[in-house]
Amino acid sequence: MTSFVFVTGNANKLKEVKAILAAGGSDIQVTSQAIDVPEVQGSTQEVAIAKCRAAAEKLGTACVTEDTALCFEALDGLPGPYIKDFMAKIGHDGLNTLLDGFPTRAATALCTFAYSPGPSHDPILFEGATQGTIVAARGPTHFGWDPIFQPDEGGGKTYAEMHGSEKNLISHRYRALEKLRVYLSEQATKA
Ligand SMILES: O=c1nc[nH]c2c1ncn2[C@H]1C[C@H](O)[C@@H](COP(=O)(O)OP(=O)(O)OP(=O)(O)O)O1
Ligand SMILES: [Mg+2]
Repeated sequence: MTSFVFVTGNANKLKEVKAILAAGGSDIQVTSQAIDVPEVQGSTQEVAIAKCRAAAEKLGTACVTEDTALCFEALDGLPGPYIKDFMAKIGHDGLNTLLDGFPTRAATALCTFAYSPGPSHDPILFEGATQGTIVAARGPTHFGWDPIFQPDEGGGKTYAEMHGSEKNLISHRYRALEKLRVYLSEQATKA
């Protein structure tokens, strides 16, 4: 059996990670620790590596962190890893207004899991992406930008309008977590 410590302060992320693993019949056990680590600026990869490294140093053990970015095609990938601040300051309406006047409202939801084998090791990254469009908010508002992201594969629904099990089949998080799951199970068979 494989297990990992997921360092996150976000209860919705943890809930989805557990649901995705359970739906796939995985025996990976996830425990969580809400440790606050600095999130640097840079590419999504640089941000993910720095966060996981800092979490592993603080914890003193192997751990997993996750970063979610929302990348607008019209803005060359921004807000990207800074989406949390954008959401907090300008919200769903502001994110929509930001794109007014641009020829495309296409966006990519990008999830990056980082696995650190322990302090002083280099974290390994697992990325998953889902393409979609930024739309006026529709659906429940309990998880971040879910109401304004309409995935191309979602039958016209926003993430927020989908049942959790539906989102978890096509989401950026599902796709990245699947890669981490395969990696961890390969490591477990090697050991
Ligand atoms: O599937 C998602 N659907 C909608 N919104 C989402 C999703 N996943 C993350 N989000 C939001 C949370 C935060 O506003 C930002 C990512 O920032 P990010 O630093 O990765 O997350 P966080 O600080 O909440 O948790 P953590 O302690 O794991 O860093 O996008
Ligand atoms: Mg964060």
